Amino acid sequence: MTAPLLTASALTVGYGEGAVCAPVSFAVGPGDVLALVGPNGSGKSTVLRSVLGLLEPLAGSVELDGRPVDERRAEHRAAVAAVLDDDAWFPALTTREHLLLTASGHGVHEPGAVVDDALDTFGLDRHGDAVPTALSSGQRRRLLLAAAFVRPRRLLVLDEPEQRLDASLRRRLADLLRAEADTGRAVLLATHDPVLLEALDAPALGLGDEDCPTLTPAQAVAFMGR
Ligand SMILES: Nc1ncnc2c1ncn2[C@@H]1O[C@H](COP(=O)(O)OP(=O)(O)OP(=O)(O)O)[C@@H](O)[C@H]1O
Repeated sequence: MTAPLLTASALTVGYGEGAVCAPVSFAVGPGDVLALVGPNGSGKSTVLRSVLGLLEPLAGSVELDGRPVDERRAEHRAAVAAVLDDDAWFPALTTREHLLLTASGHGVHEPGAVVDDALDTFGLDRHGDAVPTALSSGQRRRLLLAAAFVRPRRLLVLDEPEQRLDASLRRRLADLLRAEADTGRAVLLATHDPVLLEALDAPALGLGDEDCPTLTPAQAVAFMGR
């Protein structure tokens, strides 16, 4: 069995005044996709923030390669690509410049070719010279996703990647995430999209107050509809 890349054990998360959901335990290894599902406010983003080392757990642990996560470590930054809820970009850089900066900063060989590929994949090829304020909100979301795909990564963490994407890219998202897993990467995502979940055919963790069950894809879709 392949050693897990990311392991959460009785991970309890919150913002200082008690947990936002029951403790979660899971492991994600190379080739795995795991979805976090649950209603608004059930704790998906909070779990992802703790997994990324951005929020100290209230209890339990989360480890990357067997060591407590620490986003300041170079090994962590080299391994983990994440797209959260926040819109973060440099206002004076074009789409292409953003992606080149990200790829080059992470030491990608021939970043120009990688960036061209990502612009094409995310339907931004006609917007390579636009600054973020000249993009639509969905195009800016595409830019943030593309930035995760132009850098080296062993674990991809996405918070509701379907947000603001049109139907066409939503459909392609499942293929992109499956391809991640097929190339030996791990994917952890939070989602509200049953279509994406079904297309991914991946297990899920249902976040709740009492417990957080591991769900099959079909159970996860039912859980989302509760
Ligand atoms: N910065 C914060 N400080 C205090 N409480 C917060 C903070 N961010 C979120 N919360 C609270 O934590 C709980 C879980 O929020 P979280 O964003 O993790 O939920 P979620 O499952 O991602 O929701 P959604 O589906 O709406 O994105 C909510 O009750 C929310 O009000």
